[in-house]
Amino acid sequence: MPLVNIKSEIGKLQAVILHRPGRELLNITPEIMADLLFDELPFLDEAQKEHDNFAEILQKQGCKVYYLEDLAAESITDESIRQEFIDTYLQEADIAVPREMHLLQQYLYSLNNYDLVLKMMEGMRKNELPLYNKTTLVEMTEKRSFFVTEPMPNLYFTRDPFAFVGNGVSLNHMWSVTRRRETLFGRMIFRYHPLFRQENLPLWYDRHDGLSIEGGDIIVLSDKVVAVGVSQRTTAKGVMHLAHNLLTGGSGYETVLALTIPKSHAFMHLDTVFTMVDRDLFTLHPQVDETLEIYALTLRGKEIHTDFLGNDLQAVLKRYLHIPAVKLIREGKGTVMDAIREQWSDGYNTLAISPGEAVVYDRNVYTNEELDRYGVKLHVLRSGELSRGRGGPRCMSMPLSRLDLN
Ligand SMILES: NC(=[NH2+])NCCC[C@H](N)C(=O)O
Repeated sequence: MPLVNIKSEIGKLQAVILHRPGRELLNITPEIMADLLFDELPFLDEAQKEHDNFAEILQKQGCKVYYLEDLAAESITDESIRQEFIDTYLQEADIAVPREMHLLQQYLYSLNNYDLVLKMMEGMRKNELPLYNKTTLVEMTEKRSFFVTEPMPNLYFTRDPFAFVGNGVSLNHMWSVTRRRETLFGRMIFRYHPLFRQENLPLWYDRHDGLSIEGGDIIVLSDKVVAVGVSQRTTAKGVMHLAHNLLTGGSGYETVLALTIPKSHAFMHLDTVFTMVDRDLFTLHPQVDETLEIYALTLRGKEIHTDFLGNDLQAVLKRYLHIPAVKLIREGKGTVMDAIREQWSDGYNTLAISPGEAVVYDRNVYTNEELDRYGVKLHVLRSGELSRGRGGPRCMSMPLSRLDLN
């Protein structure tokens, strides 16, 4: 089987990319928290324990776990790659003072490959930089700015910066400034890592392409159909570009379904309100009805053709997945209010590890009861700290390979 093989959301999970939350979480401060897309400050030690537990659950099911930080460090196989990595990182690091840039560059060059990658992820505080002192007006007046370059605390949501579809990858252009730099790690890995170098992975999107698109919006429904959210994070233009590359690029995909969802922080990506759990079973948050419109993008001749399909998702899924009936988990036996509370902590963000078997957070009691009632085998993850970053098991994983469904 090829290294990259994602032709569904539910085929038995064979290999996945995770990132163990690191010291970047210690660089979130109340002042910059909103810009970093966090609502609270997580407790790192506990977040790491919960995350290790997540990795263990996957490994016990026979899934190979790759860590983003290891892959990125292993991609640096010679000095010119190391230079390219550091240079690109510095160009994108938004450093105001040239001298700071120079000191950071020297510091990064002194690190081994693994520490280099971790440091890039973690961000650099001014007081950590050897020889740092304040000499310019910017440095003297910005008393409360602690960083030479800011951290990337959302990296543990590996779902978003890139997304494997079929035998290729969408290397995304992210919506927020804070997350846009994350895709550099993907770029280095897909170009230079010994595992990927030979593969010549087709790129269905590139990090500097047009408008934003994020992996949380990309749901691989089958080997012919991909659903993509038009959301806070993913623009309609981004979907059109991805659709063009997928449908004309020999991916084997025939239809991209575009689903409009509310543009809000709570609903940032399609996978916060809609996931696939089994061949005929999906979660779907009730509030999605307020904005849902479904469009099908297909190829006619050389042009992408767009059809409006209405807003009956059940009917659309039946038709495109060729199944007689579709069950939707909409809310637990609590009220809609409980569904809203649990959606905020990613109750709907299930990660299927094989058909009818999913990883979920422990805190979403009502949603989990409902999944259980539908016969889903649940692997329940402690979620006190991980959930503070506003992402669940699906967001925290990027499947690299799944067994094909028969
Ligand atoms: N696929 C997802 N739903 N990812 C959740 C990402 C959460 C992250 N704090 C962000 O706002 O980007």
